[in-house]
Amino acid sequence: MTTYDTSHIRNFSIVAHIDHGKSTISDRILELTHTVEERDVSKQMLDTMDIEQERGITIKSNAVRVMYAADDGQEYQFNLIDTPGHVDFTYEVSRSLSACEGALLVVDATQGVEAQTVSNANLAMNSDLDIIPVINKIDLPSAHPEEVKEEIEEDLAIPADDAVLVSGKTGEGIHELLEAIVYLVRPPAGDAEAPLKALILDSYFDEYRGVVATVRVFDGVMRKGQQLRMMALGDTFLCDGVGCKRPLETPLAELGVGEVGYVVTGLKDPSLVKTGDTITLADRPCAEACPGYHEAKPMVFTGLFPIDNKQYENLRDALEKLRVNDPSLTWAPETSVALGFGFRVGFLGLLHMEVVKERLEREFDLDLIATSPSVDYHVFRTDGTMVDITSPQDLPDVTRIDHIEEPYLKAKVIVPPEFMGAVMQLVVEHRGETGNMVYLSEKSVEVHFDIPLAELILDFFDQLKSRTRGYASLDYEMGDYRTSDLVKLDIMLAGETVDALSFIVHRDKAYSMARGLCDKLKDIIPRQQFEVPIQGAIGNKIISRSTVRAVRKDVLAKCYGGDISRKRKLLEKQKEGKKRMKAIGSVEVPQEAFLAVLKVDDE
Ligand SMILES: Nc1nc2c(ncn2[C@@H]2O[C@H](COP(=O)(O)OP(=O)(O)OP(=O)(O)O)[C@@H](O)[C@H]2O)c(=O)[nH]1
Repeated sequence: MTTYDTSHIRNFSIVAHIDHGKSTISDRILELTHTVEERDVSKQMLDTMDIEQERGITIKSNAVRVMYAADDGQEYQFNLIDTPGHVDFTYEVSRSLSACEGALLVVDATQGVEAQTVSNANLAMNSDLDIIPVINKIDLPSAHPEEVKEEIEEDLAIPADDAVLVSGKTGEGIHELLEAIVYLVRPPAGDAEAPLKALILDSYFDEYRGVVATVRVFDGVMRKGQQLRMMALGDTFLCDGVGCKRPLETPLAELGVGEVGYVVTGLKDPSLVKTGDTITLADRPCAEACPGYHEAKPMVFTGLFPIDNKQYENLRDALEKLRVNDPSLTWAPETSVALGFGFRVGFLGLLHMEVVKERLEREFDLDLIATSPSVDYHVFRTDGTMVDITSPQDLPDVTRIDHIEEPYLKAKVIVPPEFMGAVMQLVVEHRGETGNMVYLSEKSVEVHFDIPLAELILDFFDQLKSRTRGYASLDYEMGDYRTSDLVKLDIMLAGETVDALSFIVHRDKAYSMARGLCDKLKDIIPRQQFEVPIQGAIGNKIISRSTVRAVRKDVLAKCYGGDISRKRKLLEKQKEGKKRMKAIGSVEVPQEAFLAVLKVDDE
């Protein structure tokens, strides 16, 4: 019987504002501990998804085990959990943190404390973690680590005397950081003799092995051959093996108390494995499940339609597969006259939506059209009943609507005082109501406000960033539902209403939005053989109009010399252009038309 001593285990996350250098520091840690050899550290080992590597952002959390031979002569097991930085993925951060005792809070020495530094530090403090401030990029001439230390103490109320100064680029200070982890992060507690209690942090589907779940063992031990049970969902399965990532999957005899690793469940149905659920022994369950996570609630909904309707079933399969490691994804079938069969999909935010769409297109080889994003409205009908709608097409006829309520957020922005005016103006322009203002220090003030979610998902975030030169940090939670004077704006192309272009807007903004959208669409929709009027309408009333003028599409006429290869090139170019188009009636409409509403400047 093995006795478990957890004193050599350290479980920690690395949290930071976007681009402050988490992934680079993780790579250096892997390198310095010889988890991977230097030549194998392909740029950013932990960002494994294509999109992550291309965009240089971390989307999914990732847990890697590292063995560290410390200066005290002992060998320590570090479980390092990389986390995403963008506000859309906050739920991933809190999920990772619940498996840790410590957090490295990385702050860029040239930028100082920023939006997500604040919110991630708060998440780490709420989870009662040992926090080590890490000031990165000290190799840069513009680094000012002493001021950054002061900011950490003033803005975050975290002591910064022990802050470790590092450069992820040159590797300077990484050794000191590894030592600091040994001394400043406490080892995990837990009862090795108690029945197994393991929290599911994440999972993915493998064709051969079924669902493979990343887990943190809080009590007991997990090994191959055990009969296990999912506590919330109730299903049992035979444990088909355990192991850890280094960073490739490495099988182990067992996962002991305090350890992080993976378990092969053999389950072929992804819906039986839920992130946040607790795994225990089937015949000797633990008394209480781990406190789960609060469910990530989708905030933004959009229609996703295959350009080729034959891909509908493939789209459904792809969504099923993605949900395994992205449990926040929800969907329901949707039909559009213009676009055919598709799904109404719920997302945590716009970046989440973009990432999912891109993954569907790349990993599953689908060509998709996304319609403009919407929120979840409560529509009260004249007969006294209420319906939830997330798609403008489902809005009942106006004569049957008594009133509509929309979701509001309770939001707060932290900015330097000189930007306070700009923030308040932005809030008012987006139908928000400002509330309290609290001075946190001389250099930062917290502005509270309530704002309709629908306004936030359009362009609020980008505008906030540009109007405060990137200094503002935004944080929000769901508030209440409030009655608003909302109308459905329809768009007609060549006299036909295109249902997939409709959206719900506040009456006061309907005219400027309609005008802006008609102008935008005029630029996006290519000239056709005939004239295409574009009209915006509320009910039967036309409120704006523009026209795409006709063109004679004889592109070959330009090739006087009869150069055949040039002709062929032109024809191919035309064909390529067509692939990304959808024929709506007789009009060819490119993909971006359906998201044009995001780009309309309605001021
Ligand atoms: N000069 C310098 N550049 C650094 C250092 N650390 C990271 N960088 C650069 O900063 C940029 C962002 O680094 P990442 O490691 O991708 O940042 P991240 O925090 O993981 O970003 P997300 O995953 O998007 O949240 C990259 O271009 C890095 O090359 C450093 O110590 N010095």
